[in-house]
Amino acid sequence: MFRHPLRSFLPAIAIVVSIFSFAQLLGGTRLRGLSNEVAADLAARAAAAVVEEPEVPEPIVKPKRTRTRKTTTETATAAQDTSPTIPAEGSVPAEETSTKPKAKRTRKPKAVKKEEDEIDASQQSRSPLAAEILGNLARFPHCILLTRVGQFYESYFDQAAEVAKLLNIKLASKSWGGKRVLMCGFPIMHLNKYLDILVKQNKRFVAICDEFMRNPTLGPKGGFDRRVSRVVTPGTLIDEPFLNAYENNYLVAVASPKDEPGSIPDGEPSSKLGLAWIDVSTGDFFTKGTTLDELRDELVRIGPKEVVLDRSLQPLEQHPIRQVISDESLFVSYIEIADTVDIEPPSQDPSTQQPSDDLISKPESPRPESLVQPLEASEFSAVQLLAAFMHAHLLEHMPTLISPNREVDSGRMQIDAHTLRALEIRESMREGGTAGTLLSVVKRTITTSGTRLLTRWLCSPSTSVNEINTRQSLVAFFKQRSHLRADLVQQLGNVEDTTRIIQKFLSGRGDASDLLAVCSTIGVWASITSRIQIEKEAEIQRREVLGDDWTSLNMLLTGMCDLRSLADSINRALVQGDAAYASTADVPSSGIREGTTDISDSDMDTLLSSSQNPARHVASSTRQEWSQLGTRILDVTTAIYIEEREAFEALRNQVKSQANDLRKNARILDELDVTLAFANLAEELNFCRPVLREDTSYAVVDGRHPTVELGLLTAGRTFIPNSITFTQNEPLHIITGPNMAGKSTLLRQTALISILAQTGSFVPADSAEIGIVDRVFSRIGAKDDLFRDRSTFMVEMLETAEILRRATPKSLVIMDEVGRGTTVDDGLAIAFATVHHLLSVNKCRALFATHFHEIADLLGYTDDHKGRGEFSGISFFCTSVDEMEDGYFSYSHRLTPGINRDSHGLKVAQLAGMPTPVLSIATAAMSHLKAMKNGERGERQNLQAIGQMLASQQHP
Ligand SMILES: Nc1ncnc2c1ncn2[C@@H]1O[C@H](COP(=O)(O)OP(=O)(O)OP(=O)(O)O)[C@@H](O)[C@H]1O
Repeated sequence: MFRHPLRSFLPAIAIVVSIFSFAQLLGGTRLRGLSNEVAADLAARAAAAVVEEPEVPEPIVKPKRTRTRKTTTETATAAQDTSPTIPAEGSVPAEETSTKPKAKRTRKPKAVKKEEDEIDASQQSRSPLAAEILGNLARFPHCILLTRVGQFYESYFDQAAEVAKLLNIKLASKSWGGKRVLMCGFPIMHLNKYLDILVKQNKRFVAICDEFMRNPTLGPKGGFDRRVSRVVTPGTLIDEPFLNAYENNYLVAVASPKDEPGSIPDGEPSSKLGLAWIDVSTGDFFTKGTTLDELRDELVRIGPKEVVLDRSLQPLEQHPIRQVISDESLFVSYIEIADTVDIEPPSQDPSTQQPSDDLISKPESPRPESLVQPLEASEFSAVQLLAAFMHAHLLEHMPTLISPNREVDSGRMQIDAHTLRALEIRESMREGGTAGTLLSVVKRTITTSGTRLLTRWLCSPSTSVNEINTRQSLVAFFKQRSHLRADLVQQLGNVEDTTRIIQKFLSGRGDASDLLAVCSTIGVWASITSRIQIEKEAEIQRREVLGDDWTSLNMLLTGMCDLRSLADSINRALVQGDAAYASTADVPSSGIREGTTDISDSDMDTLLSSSQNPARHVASSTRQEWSQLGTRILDVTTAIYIEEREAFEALRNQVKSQANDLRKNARILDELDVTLAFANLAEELNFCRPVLREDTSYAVVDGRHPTVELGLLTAGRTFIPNSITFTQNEPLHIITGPNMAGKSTLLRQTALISILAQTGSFVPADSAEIGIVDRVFSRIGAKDDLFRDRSTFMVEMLETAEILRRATPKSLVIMDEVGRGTTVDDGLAIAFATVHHLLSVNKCRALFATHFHEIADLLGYTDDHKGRGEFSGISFFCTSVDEMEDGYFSYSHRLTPGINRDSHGLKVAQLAGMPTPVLSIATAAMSHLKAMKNGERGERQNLQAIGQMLASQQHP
């Protein structure tokens, strides 16, 4: 830490100050059991009291002003064992969770209480705390207000009842201005625990009113002020310990392109909308232009913790934007841009751009000017809305907004909302957790920020062959060099979450331990680059020439900035191992406390008891001298503190000024982490490198489903691989087969392989050649949505309609059992029409699994397992059941050309333990039904004729 020459005397100084200031102020109250933090706080307050100036806020409740500070101490001490009936300003509120023993209530004689009430009444008009609280409640009417009073955060008036209930803490009351006022509170060290409950769990806004030194140059002597420095909302968390570091915590604004603030976007599906989203804790900031039609997909992909809309939408519950947000159960907030002055959009200067999400192929990031496209009007509105919300809530912790990363549809594969869920890319459908998801299977990243990047890539794969190839080259490079891979993975374990730390500095929060983290990470970056350099030199020595496969890594690393001088500055100022000391910008009252935390309880006790020991009791004149000495020492302490603070501030500014370079290096390391992870994955699970093309081909030989395969492996079973080939002339496959024979698995694996390939990963197959997919759509399984008056069949139809409207010739569609939720005739008719539309209108690659084997006849099924005439682009494949003579059977899971007209549903019923009488009746019924169908000779031929006739007709 800052090694000011006098710092080593601080413990002694603090002790002396504590003893002689406190002993007098507390009237000999014993401090036994006082925590360091409390003791240190009291030291600062007591120190302030020694030189108390007239503007120090007056007490509200206590009748005798001279006892105010003493009351603080008494009640704070009492926090260990009692809860006062009438808490005073700076006193212990009635926090006590159920785990704590019930506090004794000490009733005051009625006469005393009456007197207090009267005094309260007389003091009400000049009660600074009451005025502050009432003022803040009026300024932040939508928030729960937590006001710091000494070592506690307190809530007052009616709000206290709600807070006490939500936090399960005791509700008390105090007398203020002759009235009983409700109050509750908790010790400051529990703030994060309770913010988690209020903000994350209950989605409440919390305005935090902290204490700050009135004049930092005077230190605590100058007294303290209170002000709301931040409103914590679900989308504006900065470095709260309850944040999941492996996930982004996004705040997203949705706006219409209208220039006028407050204009209501029209409800047309094609109406343009702008999105701007930021993770306040990491600074990851993006914009995108979209349409109302695609809003749901975008929001589900981004997964925001909070959505910001213009206030004009608040009363319009039925507005389509509101509907999407409510359907997806997203938390929404409103703001008026007009309310907020001076909202500067982020700079368009490329030098202030944050690194793009695809550094390998664009190593010169920040992106060159030519690539920086101006924001659309709708995006600009969204940025304004987002900035307005951030200003209004982050207040003093508002970070500098750098230019956002602008997303464009053409650069990313679009995965619609249903598909993201159905393919379980990020979240599992069953428990909503991550077990069994694609992310959980492929995740080999070491760092938290690398994992966040991996998640973004998986949810938004690239559509640029160049970008994908560069990522794959890097994976191939590391796959071939296992020693280098292992060394780098080990070093990544020492990398701190730099983007998050930088953001702390940019929002005025970084402390000394964060400086140390920055410093050590710069060191790790240096050792990673030097390890790579060693590898390079060894290779040149061995082969006399550097392999072409170094190109991608060289490209990535050219973007690394040399930040050793920053590390040196930090190193010079800090001494490792003393990171507990932390300074803050505007010095909340905790600033000085931490400088005095060296006082141990036992030190205190020893010195206090020695001062109370009659044998060593100092004479009162000596006491006077010591007291003066204490005051002088305090002056020195303050001077030290101020110097340290200035030194710290200088370092902090240095980090801020190099924030862009730090951020860029961190992002490069994230990409290194992800590509190393892909290399490990390919090695461990035997994945192959796919070839990506700019066409609509798809040829995967012996592909596997990554998560099902892993599940089977752990159960000692083997996954049966299958091959799928789409060509331009045969883009659609119909899959039939028994229940439980692997149809859905095949559909999913086909989509997952293309997603993995376009993410830059290798894929679970023997070989793969894949034409770039612009959008993946799926219609797999469906749950009903009775809450929104939608039956299972309705949900199925909504999803199918969406796909048929939006799939393009470059899309990949997987559809499982469309039409199963209604009668066979209705279902078959819908399935047939859907296939026809996919083939003739969407013209996309599609896998269509069904139990309606009659569809094959409608599509003109021929002996070479293809459709006829209009349907010649359709190929038929099936799975089957291998039946043994002894009545046993097994699923082959192997895909073969053809059609399987037997669903073997009764076998699954038997496996599921259906009662024997039910099974025998079902078997008898089945044979009757088959006999009836066989009687209708010519049915198949009739269906074929109908199918061709329908396809050749013009339909509106
Ligand atoms: N290729 C495969 N190799 C080995 N086991 C497989 C394979 N495909 C699927 N399975 C196993 O079979 C189970 C059922 O697969 P799936 O759900 O894909 O069948 P389905 O044909 O879609 O069934 P249904 O028609 O009843 O929906 C899977 O959970 C998995 O355990």
